[in-house]
Amino acid sequence: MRTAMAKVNIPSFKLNNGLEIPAVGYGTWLGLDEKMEFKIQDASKLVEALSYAIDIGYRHIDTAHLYRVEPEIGQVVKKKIAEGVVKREELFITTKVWQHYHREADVEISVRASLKRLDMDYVDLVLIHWPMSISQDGVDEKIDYLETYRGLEAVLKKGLTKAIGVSNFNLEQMKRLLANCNVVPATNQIEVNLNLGQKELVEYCQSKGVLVVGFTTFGSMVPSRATPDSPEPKIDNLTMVTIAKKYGKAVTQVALRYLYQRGIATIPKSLSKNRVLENASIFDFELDKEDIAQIAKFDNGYRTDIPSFWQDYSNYPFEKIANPMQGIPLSLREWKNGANLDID
Ligand SMILES: NC(=O)C1=CN([C@@H]2O[C@H](COP(=O)(O)OP(=O)(O)OC[C@H]3O[C@@H](n4cnc5c(N)ncnc54)[C@H](OP(=O)(O)O)[C@@H]3O)[C@@H](O)[C@H]2O)C=CC1
Ligand SMILES: O=C1CO[C@H](CO)[C@@H](O)[C@@H]1O
Repeated sequence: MRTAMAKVNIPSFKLNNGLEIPAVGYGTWLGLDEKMEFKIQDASKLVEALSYAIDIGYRHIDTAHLYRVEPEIGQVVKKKIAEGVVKREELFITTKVWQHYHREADVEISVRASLKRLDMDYVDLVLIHWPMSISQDGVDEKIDYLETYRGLEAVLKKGLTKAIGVSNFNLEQMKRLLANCNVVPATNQIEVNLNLGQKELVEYCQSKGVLVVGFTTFGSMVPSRATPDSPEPKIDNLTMVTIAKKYGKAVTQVALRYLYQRGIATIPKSLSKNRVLENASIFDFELDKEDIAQIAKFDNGYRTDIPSFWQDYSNYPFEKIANPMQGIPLSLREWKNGANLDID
């Protein structure tokens, strides 16, 4: 007898243009290997895990030119549509414009190239990946992100995407953008997790109708990211384990649920089917006030994803650190040089 496939029912948040975005989506950054090369060898695992994610009910796929997996995503989506599992209009596809394509006219070139790789007529959301603009050979191009955003507004007008937004913008950058744009960004995609609560930025975005989408939402909690120096909570943290047990959930599910209750959409990445299922199974319990207060105490401003090798570039959004290479995992140290991206 065949066992029925698990299904998850993922609710949505409403964007400021009326579109709905699932509260949990599927992240597709595969990371870098020890040689600082993109882990493209994992693309077949991604195909399998993403196919499963769509089968069980994921509808938001978060990707980027940078991730080099748009062709694989396009293939999976095409197959799932052909199998009758999903219709294109039921999916929400996000991609991002990389730093080499920040001139107004280059934005459309970048988006059209993403569409070609994805084999789609439109995406649902395009983001400026980072506020800095950097040439292929690593030069700080100093292009104002307001120019890049005008490029996105043009792309929206042409129907290549249904919504536009930004990523990794800090509070001042959001304020300046909102004071100078014609279309309010639908989202700001930022790192947010139990250590990095981003209270002020999240509240500002939410007060202006900009949905916060959180990335690296497990922070350094998961074994693959934890280092001896990274702060609590790790996955075996007693407070978190006690809270998780109370709801019959995993610590990682509590972390995602906490963000959901803050009105933040998430895009956890996993290549393991069990974890893909687990990460979306967070809508059948509610954290109470006491637990929320306990969890909030872990917010200490610790950032997991610090590309400090860019910290001297114009519009770098985070605080500079004294030794830019300190604390950067080996696999990220040379990432800056490995990030060069051609259009094809
Ligand atoms: N806009 C931006 O600049 C950025 C955007 N992103 C986007 O956000 C997505 C998510 O962020 P990411 O940095 O990948 O980090 P996540 O916080 O999603 O963590 C991913 C890691 O956690 C592991 N993991 C996933 N689920 C579980 C679980 N339930 N229990 C234990 N371990 C788990 C994964 O391993 P395994 O695969 O083995 O399960 C993987 O190593 C990215 O894939 C990307 O789409 C990410 C960074 C920056
Ligand atoms: O999107 C991304 C994927 O992860 C990288 C490293 O953690 C980020 O810096 C990048 O912006």
